[in-house]
Amino acid sequence: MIVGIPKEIKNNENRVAITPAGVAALVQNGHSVRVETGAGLGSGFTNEDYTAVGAEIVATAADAWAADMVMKVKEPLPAEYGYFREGLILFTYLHLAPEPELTRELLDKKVIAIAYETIQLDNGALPLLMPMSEVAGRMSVQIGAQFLEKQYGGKGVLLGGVPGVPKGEVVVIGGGIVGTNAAKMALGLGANVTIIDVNADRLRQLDDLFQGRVQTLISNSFNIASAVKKADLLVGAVLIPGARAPRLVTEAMVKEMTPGSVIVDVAIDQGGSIETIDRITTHDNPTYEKHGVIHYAVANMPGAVARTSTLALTNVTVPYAVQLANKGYAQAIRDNHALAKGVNVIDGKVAYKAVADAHNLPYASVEEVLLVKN
Ligand SMILES: NC(=O)C1=CN([C@@H]2O[C@H](COP(=O)(O)OP(=O)(O)OC[C@H]3O[C@@H](n4cnc5c(N)ncnc54)[C@H](O)[C@@H]3O)[C@@H](O)[C@H]2O)C=CC1
Ligand SMILES: CC(=O)C(=O)O
Repeated sequence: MIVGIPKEIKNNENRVAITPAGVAALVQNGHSVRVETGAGLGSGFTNEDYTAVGAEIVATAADAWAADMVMKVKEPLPAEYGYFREGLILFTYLHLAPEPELTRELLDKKVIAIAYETIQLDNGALPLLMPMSEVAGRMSVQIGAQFLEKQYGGKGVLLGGVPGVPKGEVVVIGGGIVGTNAAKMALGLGANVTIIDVNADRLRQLDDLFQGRVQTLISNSFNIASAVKKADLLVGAVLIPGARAPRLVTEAMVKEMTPGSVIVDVAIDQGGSIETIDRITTHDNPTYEKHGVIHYAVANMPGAVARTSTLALTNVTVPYAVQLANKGYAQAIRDNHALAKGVNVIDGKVAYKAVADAHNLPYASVEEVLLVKN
């Protein structure tokens, strides 16, 4: 199989979908890898690093997209839709629930679109989302701490406080991978930390993990309103896999926050969990202010720490890419239940229920689609 690796084109997206180690794994399995020139530079990999392990460097994005399978990091942008064609395997983050136009393009062109973020193990874990959630969770607190500084428009609060002065209040909504990593960083800085989750068992685990050093709260609008009101830094970290993020923090709640507080809505890639977040921001222009509160809504946070992120992401994506390349998508999906859950669009049908529901489109299970094809 020919595997294509285009250069990422999203604002400040410095990650790349494959490292030289990943190329070596595919080449050892008999596949060809075409890497767009310069695709790895943002993560510290030169063209020569790739050719040394058997990749072909191609001059244009079109050359990289003219492959049997394209591996990317971020969802395709409109400038890339023209490369879609029937039978192309697209393996990348997709986040289709808030993206009707992209969903329609993938359906119309009959792309086999496999989303990293919905590949799911039987225990519920999302192994291809997890490393980027670890990165973004950790970043959320360092970013929030920075924007709390006066020169960035913040209220001038040091999250750890100092002896004799109250600590900063960090409130995290969603106690999964992002939330846990945000809490670790916030505790490390010495802040007071509250984690809100809808899953009481998860709150028990967090209470054990942090040995009672975090305040856990069950998710309901009363608890969210009272926690948000006192937050210096609010981190949005909820997820219902594949679905649009639930809007848990209302505009009225944001109005109750003190001026100069900061919201980092990590869940923006699934549409955002805060009512006053009405746009996706970029690393170039990451914040805007509403009701005196700084809003940060960058959908590709890990792109800023690209070396770490590319290594962490490709550690987990490449083994699945090798399965897809070795067996072809149909057999790979039949053999691997977790991979099957990654299929969002196939043969012009939406094969992920939460995505179909988000767009009011009919749903067909991947098993049904593959059965018809046989
Ligand atoms: N902006 C960015 O650059 C990045 C964004 N993300 C996004 O961050 C979000 C969170 O990801 P993970 O932590 O990996 O997900 P996760 O599945 O590990 O955790 C989500 C948590 O949200 C909780 N939750 C669901 N509904 C809730 C509700 N109504 N109230 C309170 N909690 C609720 C779940 O019980 C779960 O514990 C996802 O949208 C993910 O795609 C991840 C990495 C980078
Ligand atoms: C998960 C995601 O959206 C990212 O890493 O950019």
